[in-house]
Amino acid sequence: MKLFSAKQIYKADQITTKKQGIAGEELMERASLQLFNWMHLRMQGAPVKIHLFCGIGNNGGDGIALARHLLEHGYNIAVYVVNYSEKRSEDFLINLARLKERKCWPNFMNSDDELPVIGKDDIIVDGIFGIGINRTPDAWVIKLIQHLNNSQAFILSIDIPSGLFSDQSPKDFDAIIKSNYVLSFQAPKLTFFLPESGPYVEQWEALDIGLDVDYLSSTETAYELIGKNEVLTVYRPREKYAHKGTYGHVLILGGSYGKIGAVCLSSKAALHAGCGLVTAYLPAVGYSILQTSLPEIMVLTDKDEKIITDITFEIDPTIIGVGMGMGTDDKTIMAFGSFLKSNEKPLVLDADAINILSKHKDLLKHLPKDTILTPHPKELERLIGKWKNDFDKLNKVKKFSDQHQCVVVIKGANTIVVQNGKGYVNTTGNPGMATAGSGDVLTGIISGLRAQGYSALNAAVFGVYLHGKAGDIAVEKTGYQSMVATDLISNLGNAYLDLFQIPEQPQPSEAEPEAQQ
Ligand SMILES: NC(=O)C1=CN([C@@H]2O[C@H](COP(=O)(O)OP(=O)(O)OC[C@H]3O[C@@H](n4cnc5c(N)ncnc54)[C@H](OP(=O)(O)O)[C@@H]3O)[C@@H](O)[C@H]2O)[C@@H](O)CC1
Ligand SMILES: [K+]
Repeated sequence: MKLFSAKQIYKADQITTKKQGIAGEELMERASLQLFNWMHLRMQGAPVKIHLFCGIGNNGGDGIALARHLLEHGYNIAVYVVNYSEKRSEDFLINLARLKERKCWPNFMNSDDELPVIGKDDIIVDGIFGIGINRTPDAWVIKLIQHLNNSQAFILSIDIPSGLFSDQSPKDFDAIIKSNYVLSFQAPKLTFFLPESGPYVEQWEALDIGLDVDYLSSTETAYELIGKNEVLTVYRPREKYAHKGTYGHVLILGGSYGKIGAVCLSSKAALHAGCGLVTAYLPAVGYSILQTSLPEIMVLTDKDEKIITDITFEIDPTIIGVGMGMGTDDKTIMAFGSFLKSNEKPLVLDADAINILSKHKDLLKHLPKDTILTPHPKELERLIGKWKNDFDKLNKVKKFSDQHQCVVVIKGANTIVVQNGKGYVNTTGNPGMATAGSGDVLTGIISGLRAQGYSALNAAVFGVYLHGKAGDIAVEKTGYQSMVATDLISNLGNAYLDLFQIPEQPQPSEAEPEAQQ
């Protein structure tokens, strides 16, 4: 799913009204009917108090129009106009007049001395600011926002939690609505998926308001949201007459004394991701461990007992995954450096391979094109330097990936894969996956996919998706706390099977009323 910028949404808005020959307020009417239908379907006329806080722009206009629909269906509403500016939008004013015609008089709020009482079982509709916010709100508006956040009432945000900027980081985190549910027009916003702003969106749903399909489908976005539909388009089915050579040979290179487990996890994950053969290359101490615990995997050892000191081998792998548990001993750094200078195979680099590159930036020029790097936040910081905020981080990563022609996997709650100036935001995964070895499993999966012929970008995007999905399936049995990295590998098969399970469609019952346009 494309993640449009605010600028692109405004453009879509313009093109839609022009092509469909409708006025802006008609689009607002569509939007507010979608909001109303969503609420009405769930509330079925329940007499819960609904407080609608509406700004003076189009986000507020949506809220005012929604208030009219709720009023006409007998809901118990209170409407507040958060009067932070005299520059009211035209469509806001049209809808305000329509509400007044129905004898509903909003409370106009101009300062914080009139904060309304809100019960914890009430519902708040947040239509204060939408994607048009462009500066930090006034102090009294921030106080109101905090008052709403502290109310314990359920907060439903229109389009975006008020105070969040769709394409940049907020400056004042006290000035953001902490939303329980966001109904976002046409598509969610990138900011919903970033570590700083994501916590303000507990759940979201996109509402189709009929923006021009040609514009939406032909417009390139800087970010895309990756779910099942997107990965199904890259999935490569198995061929009947294939043999294990068809699916490639992964070499997993890493490990050190006490960290042989990292290589075990990556190697096993690569095999479960579907590659034909896996060889592990590790210090001699790991030989028996690997051979005993993973009989399917071949083993090559360094001449050193405890660390990697020399990376030379006679096999011909399809792809090499390097760095898990490898350490950064001087001898290992030397070995990795000379390996990079002579290597021509595609690479997936993780952990200490990234740490070594961060300390020896001169080695970056030896990375083959389309190398995949999978740093966690600290490794990323060592590689690209500190960032000011999430958007700054994304820009820095894009620059790094362009400069070194590589794919960067920014690991996090919503892992983002970056290549060629574009970001792919993953939607699977859960907090149970923040556990030892989870990253080693990811590197193994991506390596296993790359070996099977997936492009670097597709291997990274699909690998991240499968890894998260395996975690989502595993958590049903383990719970968050007890999930361990091997649970991810055990559920990789289920993650593949899930790709072809058709989700149950909700059956609309006859009792479900829908407002008509
Ligand atoms: N195509 C779609 O998707 C559709 C979108 N629709 C809806 O429109 C919403 C966007 O509406 P919007 O452009 O009117 O902006 P909104 O967020 O209401 O802000 C209002 C104004 O406030 C101002 N302002 C900014 N920051 C400020 C601050 N800190 N303190 C004080 N003032 C501040 C700023 O004006 P300025 O003062 O800068 O001139 C701004 O213009 C969108 O989120 C969705 O809900 C639907 O109606 C249907 C179709
Ligand atoms: K809002």
